[in-house]
Amino acid sequence: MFRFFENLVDPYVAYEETDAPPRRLFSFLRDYTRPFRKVFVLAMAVKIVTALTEVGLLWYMGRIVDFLASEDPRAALSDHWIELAAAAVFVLCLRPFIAGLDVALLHNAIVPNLRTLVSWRAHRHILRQPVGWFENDFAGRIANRVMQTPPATSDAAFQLLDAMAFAFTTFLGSVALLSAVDSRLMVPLVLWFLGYLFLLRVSVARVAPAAQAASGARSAVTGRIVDSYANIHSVKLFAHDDREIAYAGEAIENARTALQREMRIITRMDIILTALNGGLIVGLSTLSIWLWYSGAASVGIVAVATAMALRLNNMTYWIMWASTALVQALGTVAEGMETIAQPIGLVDRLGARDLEFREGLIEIRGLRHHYGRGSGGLDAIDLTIQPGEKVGIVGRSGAGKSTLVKLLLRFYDAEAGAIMIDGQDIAQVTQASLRRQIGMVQQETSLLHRSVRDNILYGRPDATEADMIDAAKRAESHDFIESLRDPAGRGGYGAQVGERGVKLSGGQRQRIALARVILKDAPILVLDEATSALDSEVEAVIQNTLYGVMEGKTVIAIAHRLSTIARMDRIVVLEDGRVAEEGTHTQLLAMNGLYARFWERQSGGFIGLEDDTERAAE
Ligand SMILES: Nc1ncnc2c1ncn2[C@@H]1O[C@H](COP(=O)(O)OP(=O)(O)OP(=O)(O)O)[C@@H](O)[C@H]1O
Repeated sequence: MFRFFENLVDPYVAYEETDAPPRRLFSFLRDYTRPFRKVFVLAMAVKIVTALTEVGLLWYMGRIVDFLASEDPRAALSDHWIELAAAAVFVLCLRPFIAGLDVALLHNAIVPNLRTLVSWRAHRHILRQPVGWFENDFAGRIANRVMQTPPATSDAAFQLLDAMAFAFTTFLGSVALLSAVDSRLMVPLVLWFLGYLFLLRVSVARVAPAAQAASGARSAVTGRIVDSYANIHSVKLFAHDDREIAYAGEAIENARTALQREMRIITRMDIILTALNGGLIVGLSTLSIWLWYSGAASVGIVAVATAMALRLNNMTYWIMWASTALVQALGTVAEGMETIAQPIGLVDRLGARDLEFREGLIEIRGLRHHYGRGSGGLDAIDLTIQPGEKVGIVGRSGAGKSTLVKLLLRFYDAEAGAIMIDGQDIAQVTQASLRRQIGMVQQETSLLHRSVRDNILYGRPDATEADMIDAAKRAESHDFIESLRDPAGRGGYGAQVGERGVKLSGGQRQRIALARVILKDAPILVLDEATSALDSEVEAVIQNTLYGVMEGKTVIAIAHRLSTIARMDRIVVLEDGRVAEEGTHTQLLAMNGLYARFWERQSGGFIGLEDDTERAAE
């Protein structure tokens, strides 16, 4: 039976992905809940029937009181035993059936599927954001918003369909019931309802921003805490546990203050509501007793009116709680939308075609990128890299080497200028096709918390086991992989590497990353300090492998250790985001410029700190 309800909506149903999701709360919700429309209508209809059933029971209670009071006991029972039995059957069988349908629609069809749909779509949307977008926020905060928006969306739908629909129908039913007896009974009910609506309106208007602020403060807490955990090595290295605690403590305190503000509004609301309900109980009971006293109403009516006042009284707390929960949920969704509903920062152009790789000619024209700051980054770079050419890039720290590579990969759109591959502007082709043609090994290699096999296969998921092992062997990693064993007893290629590869040495991580790129076998190769984590013995072996891997490819290799790029066809020296010198190793030495100075300072070492010190003194 549950399966039927659980399968009423498919949360993974195909949908049109948009680059710019609606930025207004209700349009956003309408968009996400579109597949649920029919189920929502059904749930609403069943809820109305449920509420009417409850009002009907109240009415029937009044009827019982009336015939018990007006007839002698024997006659009352013999006259009414059939309807009493029917009422009993209704309460025992039909009412549980309707209530069952009601909760099954809400709990089994809507809540789990709506949560799943929102998580699924939100995560898909976020993953399409460019690298720069992630660099501008805490990973923890992004994750928190992706995690708290789905339950908040389903809570909002639940409260709307559950409490709101029920309350509204009950109120209308009560008005209808009392007006049928005596229209004067409607007066306290309508007055109370108007007061209640006013209170709800005022409270909701106050709770909404408070709830959004509280939710934002919670996300900030997660952001800070996750940042500490993610950088636990630095925290411990500098023995800054206390600072980190204080840093998180500040956000935790902000969250407390925000929650206190929200809770004060709720407490105030509760107190006013109790007073308002008191007015309803006293008003309705007094009026019905007066009507009975003046002969206009029966004892049954007094019983119904009083029971109704008590029932509405109980219900209002629930409704107030539900409306607060609804508003809190909407506040959380609104806060989540600050992340989830952001337009995709870097999209494929309309009608973009796949990059057609021919020979690997890279032309960089007037390339400028300052990360939106007006300075730093790259400044007017012109560079042509011939097909199959191997180019080394050197320069001081901050000269713009990594920026150049990030722009080549289109992690950012350049602020000015263009990069062409085989005559095609990379801004005009699809990002996926561009990145398929580029293999990259980075200085800071982070591996996924999966098995070694999965990490290497990331380069080419459809590769065979033999190809994968071959790539590992070429990257000098087969032997150490064979000896790996994780805490769960999985060994070799099946061993889990730990989050970001922390259970491996830096050199081992770099070799696995290299194997991944060897397996990918893309025609353009980017090496960003690809061997920086290796000891000199392994590096010598890997360098030979790398020269083999570079065969027939266009290569851009960034290095601080000049010995690793001295054999390149050409070396480009970057300085302050511009090309300062270029030529072969020998030509550059003969020029006696920047490169020659770097080389002189390096006895097999790095571009030294002294350069920066010297420069600062200039
Ligand atoms: N995401 C970013 N947002 C803003 N500025 C950035 C960003 N990344 C780099 N920069 C700035 O751009 C300039 C060039 O940085 P880049 O990382 O390209 O230098 P680099 O030559 O690769 O340095 P290194 O050798 O230290 O890796 C620096 O001034 C840096 O502060």
